Amino acid sequence: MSELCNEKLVYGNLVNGRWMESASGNVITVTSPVDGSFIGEIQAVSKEEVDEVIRYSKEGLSSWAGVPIFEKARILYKAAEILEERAEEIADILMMEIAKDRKSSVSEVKRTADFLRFTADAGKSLEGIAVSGENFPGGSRNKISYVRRVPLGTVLAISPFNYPINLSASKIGPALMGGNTVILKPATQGAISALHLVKALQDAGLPEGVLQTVTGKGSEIGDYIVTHENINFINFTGSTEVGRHLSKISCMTPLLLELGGKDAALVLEDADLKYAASNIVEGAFSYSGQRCTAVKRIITTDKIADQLVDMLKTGIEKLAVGDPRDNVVVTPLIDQKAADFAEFLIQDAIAKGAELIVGNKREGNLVYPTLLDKVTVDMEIAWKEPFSPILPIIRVKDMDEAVEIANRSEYGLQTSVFTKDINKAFRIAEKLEVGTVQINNKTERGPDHFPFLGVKASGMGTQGVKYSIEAMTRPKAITINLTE
Ligand SMILES: NC(=O)C1=CN([C@@H]2O[C@H](COP(=O)(O)OP(=O)(O)OC[C@H]3O[C@@H](n4cnc5c(N)ncnc54)[C@H](OP(=O)(O)O)[C@@H]3O)[C@@H](O)[C@H]2O)C=CC1
Ligand SMILES: O=C(O)[C@H](O)COP(=O)(O)O
Repeated sequence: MSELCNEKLVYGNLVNGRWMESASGNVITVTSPVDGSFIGEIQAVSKEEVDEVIRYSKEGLSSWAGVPIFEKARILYKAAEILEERAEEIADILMMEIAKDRKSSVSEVKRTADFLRFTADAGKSLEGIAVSGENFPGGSRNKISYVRRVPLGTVLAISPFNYPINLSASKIGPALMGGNTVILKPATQGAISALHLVKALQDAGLPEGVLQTVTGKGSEIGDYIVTHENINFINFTGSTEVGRHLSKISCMTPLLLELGGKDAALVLEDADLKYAASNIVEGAFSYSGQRCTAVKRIITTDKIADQLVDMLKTGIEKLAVGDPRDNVVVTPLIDQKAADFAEFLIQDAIAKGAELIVGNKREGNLVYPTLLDKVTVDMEIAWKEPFSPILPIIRVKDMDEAVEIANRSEYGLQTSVFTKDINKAFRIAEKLEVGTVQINNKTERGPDHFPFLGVKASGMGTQGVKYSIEAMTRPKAITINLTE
């Protein structure tokens, strides 16, 4: 197989510079969550093939680490250009493979091109430092340490279904600029989109063995790759359940984990309610709520709740729902299981007394945007990550209680605070147990050079261009001792 896929849309894996089918003959058929249509077939690699890929990665390491940084950057700039040229073609695949609406699909590809350029720039500005021994008591100017960052080795990048291009590139780009070789294990649903990203990087001139892929069900080959002795770093984005499992089995291999969330929007009584409502609707329902950073609960007080609910309802009723190829916001969920879970959360809340404002309608795996008011802490939707278009409102007596409920979640990704009083916003922000607090904006990851991290069950370590390069490199000190 010389190219990414053959005429029957059977996709290979990039192995040491060549697109290869698995010798086992095992493939996985990827169908569309939109209409069940055939998207393609991907390889289910065997353990022996995983060993082979890891061996090539190890072999490629010293030559890639030795490539000058400006040359590494040149390849990423070129890949960004290729991605932009192919944006429409790749967006078409994204739309059908993961049911992402057209506008968001195109924007994911273009955002990734920007990400690669910014990463190349950041990599170029990495500099070593020299530290003089004389700064520490008893030290001397004759002792000088030259400290620079060196690669960790082979990075295993594991990406989720919801941003197959961007969340693969956000691992691959910084790992490569840091001098590592990379093996990508994309989510099975989303793998075909991710392989197109890899093809763009290959076409940009990456040497053989520097970036390779392994496709196959995470539940079948995941543990084997993760525990392989020649994997030096694991960069994972996905569910807390899988993340916890990986952190248990990975032994001494360092990990970066970006996991689930239950981001809250705290709306204070002095907030610009119209702005907050429209901003929250966007944050909660874009890509049908299938974003780790989606607004997943509103916490507010009785005094403004009715007014806020009316505005939210108006915004939600305007959302276009349906086929991602049309100009819509809410599209079918990734699979029936996800829709079943959404339905369970809605029914559980209604049965326990939540007030249904809008939604609670389902056609197959298409779940209509749903707003639930008067949600209480005994309901599953108060705590579970729905990963679907459901927005619960929890009413509290004051902001102390709001902060307490926000912090009671097992997750700690982001929280929004809507208020016109910056002093109050700051004081509340200081109390929130999350990686990032957004003041007067929905929770969101971008722009992609900001630090992005979750605390508690939301993750471990920090992403974001410069932070990701740092996470996937380590300092190496060479100490010179002058004798005269
Ligand atoms: N904090 C953050 O930055 C983000 C977090 N997320 C979170 O991701 C979740 C949704 O993504 P989803 O794809 O469903 O997540 P999953 O955890 O189901 O899967 C993520 C990746 O892990 C793989 N995987 C599964 N089991 C193993 C294993 N034993 N060893 C190695 N890899 C494995 C999957 O492969 P396969 O597909 O083959 O099963 C996939 O590539 C949500 O919880 C969301 O909040 C999403 C985006 C951003
Ligand atoms: O997986 C996700 O949810 C993404 O990290 C979200 O990115 P965004 O908040 O910038 O859209």
